[in-house]
Amino acid sequence: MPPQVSTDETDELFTVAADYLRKRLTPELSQPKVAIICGSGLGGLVDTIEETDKVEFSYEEIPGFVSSTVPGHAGKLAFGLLGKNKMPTVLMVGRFHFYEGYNLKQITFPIRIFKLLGVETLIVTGAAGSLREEFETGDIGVLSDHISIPGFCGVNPLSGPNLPAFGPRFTALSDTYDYELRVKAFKAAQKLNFTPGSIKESIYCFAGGPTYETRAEARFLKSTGGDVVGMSTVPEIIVAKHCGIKILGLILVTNKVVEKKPKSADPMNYQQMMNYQDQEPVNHEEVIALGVSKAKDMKNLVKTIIELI
Ligand SMILES: O=P(O)(O)O[C@H]1O[C@H](CO)[C@@H](O)[C@H]1O
Ligand code: HPA
Repeated sequence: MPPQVSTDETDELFTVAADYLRKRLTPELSQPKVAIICGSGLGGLVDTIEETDKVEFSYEEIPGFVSSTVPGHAGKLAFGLLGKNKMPTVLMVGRFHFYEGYNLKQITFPIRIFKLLGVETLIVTGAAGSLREEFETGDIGVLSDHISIPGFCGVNPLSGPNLPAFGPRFTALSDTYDYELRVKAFKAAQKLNFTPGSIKESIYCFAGGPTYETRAEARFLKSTGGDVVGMSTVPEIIVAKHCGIKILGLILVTNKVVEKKPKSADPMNYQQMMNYQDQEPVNHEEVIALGVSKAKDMKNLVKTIIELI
């Protein structure tokens, strides 16, 4: 497992990175109020900001940022004004994942930069597999809670020395997902005439990846009370909560998690027992394709929510 404790040098880098960006932006763009993280296949969210006032930085050029290595994650930070209310916004077009070999400090580094720049609200988007019959592919989940499987084993972005300048040693997560923002998400969906039931409150299970779940793991996750499962989102959310940023999580259900049980309990009925194999395995290309096909809905939703803020 990669080390999770950063060096002092990395901690100083928060200020260096924030200054680097501030110096290259107009005063209006250098104080974003909203940050958006674009999940797999959802990079098109960057089109919600006007081309005319967009300023972009590749992750490679920003001090302290690591690189995006996953297909469907472009690897750039975009600043601009979003929606009718011209909200100063920063978008992470592509996120970092634990399974890329990065430690949780590296993955969550941008969140504290956003805090230093003045961000008050974080909208995290992502792709996830559905653990429930009633969550269809293409549905959108508004996160109401999460279960961090790595967290149970001590894998937490707040492990190691606390940074009191950002928040306390011990952080309560019981009210992580802002109620008012969740209400705004549903109001926005109603305004956009989304099919009733296609947007639902959801509990996100964070699994480390990069392997998708075995059938037994899927059944276990379902039994924990989770609705959807993905390999990201939670580390960024924990760090945002630690430093007092309001959080909205929006998840696109890109696939159903494979978990079918045998159709017959009769051990002599081989044909029915073999039905255990009747679902196709999930793959990342399918995840991205679904994201791209629903990009317009996600874009409209995020834009309308921001207009309600
Ligand atoms: O959470 P995002 O990055 O949106 O993507 C999800 O899709 C990828 C797997 O297909 C994993 O990265 C998983 O977390
Ligand atoms: N499992 C885990 N992460 C995912 C999935 C899945 O089925 N789909 C998209 N991200």
